[in-house]
Amino acid sequence: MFIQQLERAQEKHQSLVCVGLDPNQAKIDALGLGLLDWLKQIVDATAQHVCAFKPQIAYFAALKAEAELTAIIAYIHEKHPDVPVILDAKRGDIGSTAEQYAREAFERYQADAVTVNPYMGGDTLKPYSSHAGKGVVVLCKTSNAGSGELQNLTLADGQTLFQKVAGKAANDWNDNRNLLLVVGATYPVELADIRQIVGDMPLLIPGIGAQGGDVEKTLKAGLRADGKGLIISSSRGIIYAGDSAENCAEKARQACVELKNTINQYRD
Ligand SMILES: O=c1ccn([C@@H]2O[C@H](COP(=O)(O)O)[C@@H](O)[C@H]2O)c(=O)[nH]1
Repeated sequence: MFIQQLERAQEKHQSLVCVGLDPNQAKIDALGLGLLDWLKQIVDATAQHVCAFKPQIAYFAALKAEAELTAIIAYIHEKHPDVPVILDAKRGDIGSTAEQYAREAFERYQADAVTVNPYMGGDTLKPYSSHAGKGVVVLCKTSNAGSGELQNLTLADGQTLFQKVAGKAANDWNDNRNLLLVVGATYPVELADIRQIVGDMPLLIPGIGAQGGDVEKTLKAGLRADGKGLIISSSRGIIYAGDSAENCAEKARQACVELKNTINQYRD
């Protein structure tokens, strides 16, 4: 089960950090490294300090690097089997097509969890959540500046759209107890609200690092009483901390450890 695997990794590595794998060809070329070599170096340098890895599929697809995506997920499973992989794909479509997206994530890429868009309704989430051992991470309140344009709209019953998504995820869509939510670190007030609505449900939190989310506010708003319940993701702030083939892995490790330690200050 993804959520148990995640919490075991959080316990073992004493970390809520998730490293996002968002390969940018120009930056990797500047290091003089091949894509898969660079990915392996970043993974090996940070694996002991994370609770998950999160490759973003668009970065790989844009580079026609699906083979490297397959290879790095297989590599993580082989070399770091205690660290689950969340495929950030943000898929959403009618059920019959969603079944194919679920097969893509869980069978083709062997991801442990996938991000999905709930905009088309609960029936479109079932093809993912019916894979009972896998995690389904539903967009709720995203980190981008324009997220409020739709997600903060007030509905006829007085709830905002993101509150409605949180309530449905907690109460209506979670038959297999394998749903999680995405909530941006850039919105700590909304994060506290969502935590009240969903109880103990784990939350994936992008927006720390390059997007400027505040660690202390995030932890105060979203941490569970047991010191878990959050997966705090950073991509650019960690994977591009270095600037040469020689230092990129060590600098990524240092940035990852620094984030882990900063987070852990607020978990005691
Ligand atoms: O609301 C969201 C949902 C997903 N993301 C993804 O997370 C990373 C963020 O990268 P950083 O370099 O740490 O800013 C990226 O893959 C996004 O697609 C998000 O940012 N916000």
